[in-house]
Amino acid sequence: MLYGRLDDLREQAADRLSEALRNSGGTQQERSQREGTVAMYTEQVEQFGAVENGLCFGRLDLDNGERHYIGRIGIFDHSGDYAPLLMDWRAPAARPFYLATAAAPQGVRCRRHIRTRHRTVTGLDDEVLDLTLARHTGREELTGEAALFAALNASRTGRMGDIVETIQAEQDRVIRSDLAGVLVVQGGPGTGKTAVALHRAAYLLYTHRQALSTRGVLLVGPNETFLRYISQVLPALAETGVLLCTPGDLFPGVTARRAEPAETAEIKGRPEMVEVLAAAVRDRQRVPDEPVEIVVERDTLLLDPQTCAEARERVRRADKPHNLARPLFDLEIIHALAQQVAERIGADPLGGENLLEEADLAEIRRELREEPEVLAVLDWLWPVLSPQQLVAGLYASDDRLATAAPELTEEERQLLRREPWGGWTPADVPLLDEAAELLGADNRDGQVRAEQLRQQQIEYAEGVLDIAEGSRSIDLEDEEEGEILSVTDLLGADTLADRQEDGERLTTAQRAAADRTWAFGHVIVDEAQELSPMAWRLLMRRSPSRSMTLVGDVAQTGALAGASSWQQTLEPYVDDRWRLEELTVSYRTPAEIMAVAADVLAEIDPSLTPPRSVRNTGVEPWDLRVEQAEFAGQLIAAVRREAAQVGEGRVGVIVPDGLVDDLGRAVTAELPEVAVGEHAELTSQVVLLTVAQAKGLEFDSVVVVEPDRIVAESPRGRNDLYVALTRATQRLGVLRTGLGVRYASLGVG
Ligand SMILES: Nc1ncnc2c1ncn2[C@@H]1O[C@H](COP(=O)(O)OP(=O)(O)OP(=O)(O)O)[C@@H](O)[C@H]1O
Repeated sequence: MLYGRLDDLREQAADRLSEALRNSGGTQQERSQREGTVAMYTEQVEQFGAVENGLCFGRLDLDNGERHYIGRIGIFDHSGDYAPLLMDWRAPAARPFYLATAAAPQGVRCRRHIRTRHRTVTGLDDEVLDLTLARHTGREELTGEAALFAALNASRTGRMGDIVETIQAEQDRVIRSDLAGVLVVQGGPGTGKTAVALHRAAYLLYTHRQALSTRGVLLVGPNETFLRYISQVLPALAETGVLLCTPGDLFPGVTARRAEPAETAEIKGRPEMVEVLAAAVRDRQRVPDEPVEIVVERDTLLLDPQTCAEARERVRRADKPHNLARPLFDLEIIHALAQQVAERIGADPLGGENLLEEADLAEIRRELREEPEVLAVLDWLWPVLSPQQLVAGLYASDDRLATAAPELTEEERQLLRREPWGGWTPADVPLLDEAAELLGADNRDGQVRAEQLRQQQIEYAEGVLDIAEGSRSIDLEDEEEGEILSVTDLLGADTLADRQEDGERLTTAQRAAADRTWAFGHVIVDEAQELSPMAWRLLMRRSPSRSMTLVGDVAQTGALAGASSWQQTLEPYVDDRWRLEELTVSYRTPAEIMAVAADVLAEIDPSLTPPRSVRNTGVEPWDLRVEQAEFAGQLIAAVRREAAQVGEGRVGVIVPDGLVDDLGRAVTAELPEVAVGEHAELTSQVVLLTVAQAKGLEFDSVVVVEPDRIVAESPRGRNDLYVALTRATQRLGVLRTGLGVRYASLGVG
């Protein structure tokens, strides 16, 4: 019955989408309305497709005899009195499904978890919320224990799934926390921070649709691999209006993927870079050492350093961004040059007042303003700059670096030194953003942006056409070929993109992605501990309302410029007006593995406590020491063993940065199916990656290679090892050469 309704709804939305796409012409307003309709039905068709699996997963039997079915979306009975057939998990009335316990049943008599495969029910778990009947398991704080353990013990697929069926009470509190203000979610590895952040996005969009649909939600994750890992969670939650970005994507027009030493990134992340950039801008506002000669119509005018210095001083006092102040500087210099011309041609031979009138002077100024020589000098004295020109120009010159960053040591300046080609790094992005603030709007990149927008429109249009095509009724596909024209026969992506050339008709996420000054309705940051002070400045600009959810773990900070305290990080922006929620239970990491990680955590900071594991697997981690000469062979053997152990599941091999190329080559020579490299496909059965790439991910089995080297590679190496050791859901192994650091729980030392 529910799936019947879902089919009806999907068919209806697809028909309306096709109809809207077939129409063309009309007034600007009609076209605009039509594009709005297309966007709405596109989203609906996507949503109805995304909730197909596990549409209904729960039932609440209430004390008053009512019965509610809980599912991924809300569905009403259109044939009768619009009675609710399925309640959206985000609706307030669905909340007892996640919170009710035998001790506090909230009017619930029985909670049922329903497992389905495709459209068939494959299992039911009933929990009777009655203290006298309840089994005492010692884990009474868990809701839907059987369903939860089934989810946790399932093989990993390389893509994160949603947890709507088994959200736990402490997670539910975070997901449904108020929209306003800054919420920090601190939790150890595997406590569900990422899952909670994504479900919170879905919840907020559902609950505050009006407020958020126009401003959008920004979700920042640590890298592209991670974004791919989580990419299916939101569509499966029937929410598509969230912009997913890495910190390297936050400056429109730039995709920062270049690598650089951690020490360089650390310098770029320091708050002192604000002053360095401001000084770099001032450095581009020149005063010549000698008078500058300007030849205008065979006449030579002289611009002396003092005139330039005074003009610069007056313009600086106006306190405008550099590019916006340029017209003021032009006025000053042109005025001075016009005075010179006037003195020459308007001087009274009898020594009286200048013979030129104000109108003559105005004409002289107008002519000077069009003189190429004058323009060239103005461009040299006060050049209009793009953020890219300013930052690249700074890195490319020892002199500019020395002038702008006298507080840095020579060695630190050399770390910043770089030729102006080869692309941007993620740590450059906040500097570009800061530069854009200091410089003010420069529309010369408008063309680039227009082209990017058009590209996005084409991609969007292709998506719409795919959806329209994919949702064509089966009956239609059975008709004889050629007899029925589909929307895609009538309309190409190019034409559809042309129809929405006006920015008004882009989706909120697309418009936000192209606009540096966009103010998001809510900003969510995952692995927030990794962001530098400069990156926080950028994000705070994107969130003037300070409605934010920041999830992370200060014990896992790998970046040298990253956070070690939330208070310190947030103080400059919200003082102490932020709220903290802590997640304390690790759903990913079994107790046997957490014991190993706990030793490393104690070395990071003895006052930190690891999260409590929700389960044991009975499988102890292994620790193998081998000779250097046989290392690669032993690693390959270990990978084979682990792959056989996990069957359908996934194996992650986490290696030190310095070994990733060599070991990647050695392993793939024997096992070509192993995925390696920056864009390693996570759905492969075995993936070999560095700690930075593994951040936020998980595998059924993990082999950590040369832990001592991981520790030695960075001042935050212990944090990195902690991250590496906590990626496994079932099995952990450590392979090393030396004796090195020993951990009691590995049975060594
Ligand atoms: N309530 C839940 N029901 C089922 N699975 C859950 C639940 N909470 C968390 N998980 C699972 O536990 C695993 C860890 O979750 P997640 O990646 O969100 O943790 P995390 O806190 O972000 O970890 P890390 O800090 O290590 O990146 C995921 O597979 C997630 O689906």
